Formats: sequence, structure tokens, C-alpha cells
Amino acid sequence: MPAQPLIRLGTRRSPLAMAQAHEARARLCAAHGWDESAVELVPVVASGDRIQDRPLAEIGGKALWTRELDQWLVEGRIDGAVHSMKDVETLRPEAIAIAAILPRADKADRLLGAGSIAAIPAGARIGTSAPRRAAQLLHLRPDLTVVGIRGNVATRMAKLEAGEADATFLAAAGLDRLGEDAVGVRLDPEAWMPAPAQAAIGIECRSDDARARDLLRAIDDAESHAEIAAERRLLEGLGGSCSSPIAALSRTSEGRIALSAAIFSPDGTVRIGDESEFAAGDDEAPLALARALLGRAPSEVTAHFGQPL
Ligand SMILES: NCc1[nH]cc(CCC(=O)O)c1CC(=O)O
Repeated sequence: MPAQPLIRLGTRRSPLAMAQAHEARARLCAAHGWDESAVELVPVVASGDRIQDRPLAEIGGKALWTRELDQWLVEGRIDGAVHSMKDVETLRPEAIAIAAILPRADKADRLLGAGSIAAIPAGARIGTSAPRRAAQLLHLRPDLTVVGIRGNVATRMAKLEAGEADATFLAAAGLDRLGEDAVGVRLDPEAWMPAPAQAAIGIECRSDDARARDLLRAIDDAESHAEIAAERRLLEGLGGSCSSPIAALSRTSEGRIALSAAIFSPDGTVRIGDESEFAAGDDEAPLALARALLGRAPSEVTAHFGQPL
């Protein structure tokens, strides 16, 4: 048993973040034949968790999930940071590198409070603060009302229970990681596409830390990594942020990625969808897909996108 941890991994403190950090630790220990004490988990409070009463887009976007962990990493207080890749900004500091993507979990969303989208009663209030989920839902069901709902998984389930909304969406991956595998109904990801990078746990380290990069490479899943790179490249090409309604789904087979994507107006009236197939690792194809989507998008859609690459 090492007297000192061999690697320190920072994580947010929410139950989901802690479950993900435990998964990262278990995979590292299995890959290197270590016992648990080799990996120290360092919980850090993120500003995104401190501010719960306003939509993320309003208070500063995805950066609020990584700001503190980025700082701890750059200052050398931790060697790696575990993240839900869905929550990580597209543009990252030069000093920070994505060292590993764990094998991706279920990419689907689950619907809680109704048996299907079609079965939601007319006029019901659906709780979501995600522009993608709101736009996708209103595209299919313009009769429904979207109400904001924030907080971690347990908080959102409690708010639903308390009647703050009639139904809500949660990522299957998050529910599964929390042991809530029987909650809600799974929405077929082909019909209800997830967010770019959903269901992927990533571990970042300092770009110049060769030792951490080597240790983390052992738990990198090449296929998941290539999908996340493609989906993040699509986001880059779209100039997408947490206020842009974007859905995307990758499927990988024999080293080729089929990437479907759709962008919406926030009220769901406009949906522009397209798809592309390319070799894993192709950096240009997702950008071309982004350009094709934006090229067909009216201003009601592009107004919610930033500067495309
Ligand atoms: N936005 C919060 C968030 N970030 C990642 C997940 C789920 C886990 C994942 O996608 O890896 C969730 C919860 C949710 O959307 O239900």
C-alpha cells in the first residue's frame, strides 16, 4: 500500500460527481493493479453547485462547473479532474488536456412522470432548464409548458415529487450511476437525441504533466474518446454554448462514426437536422456538419449560437 497517493483526482461534491469519481478511481486501480489508497479523491465545491436558483446560462454557463477544478489543477493541488463531459466547455485552457474518456454509458434521456412523450397530458408543466430538452419537447408537443428546474438529480426528483412540475427529464447515465436504474422511462436516443457528450466521464490533467497523462491513458476508451472528440468538434463548429439547443448522437462501428445532429429555435418551432459518417479521429467532418446545419438555419436559431469556428 503506498504511503502517499500516486494520483490526486479532483471532483465536484454532488452525489453524481462523487459516483463518477469513484468509477474513475476503480478503473485506475484495476488498470494499474493498485489498491484504493493509491488514488486520492479531492472534493471541491464548484460555483455551479453554489448558485442553484437561476438558470446556468444566466449565471455564467458551463465554466461554473470547471472553474475551481481548473484552478486546483493548474496550481498543482490535484493531478486530474473528473468531469461529466456534457458539462465541460468546448474551448478549454491550453494548460489543460483531456487525458481519458471512460467507456461511455447509456446515452439516452429518461422521462419521469409520464409513460411517453405522447402520453403527457395536454397543457402539463414539464420541468427542465436545458434549452435542448425544452426545444425538443416543444417541437413535438407545442401544447406543453416548460418550467425551469435546477439542482442535482435527487433535488430534481424531489421537486417533481413535490409537484413543481408534472414530468421531467434526466440522463439515464446519471440515474444509473446513482443506482436509480428503475426510475423513469428510457427515450430511444434515435428518436430523442441526447446532448453532445452525454454519458461520458472525462478526466483532465495539466497538459505538461507527462506522468499523469501516462497513468490516465491506461483507462482511456478509444471509441468513446473519438465520439466525444467528434461531438465537441461539432459544438465548436456550431459556436454552441449551454444556451444553444443542440442534440447529437454518435454511433461507432468498425472505426467509423455516424453522427446525427439537430439544432432548434428555443421554442421548438424550427428544427434543422442532418447527419454525417466519417472515420473516427476525423477533425473536419464534424465541422462540415456544423456548417451544413448553420447554413440552413434561420435567425431564430442562429441567434442562440456564438461564434462558429
Ligand atoms: N447537466 C447536469 C448533468 N451533467 C451530466 C449529467 C448526467 C451524466 C452524463 O451525461 O454523463 C447531468 C444530469 C442530467 O442531465 O440528468
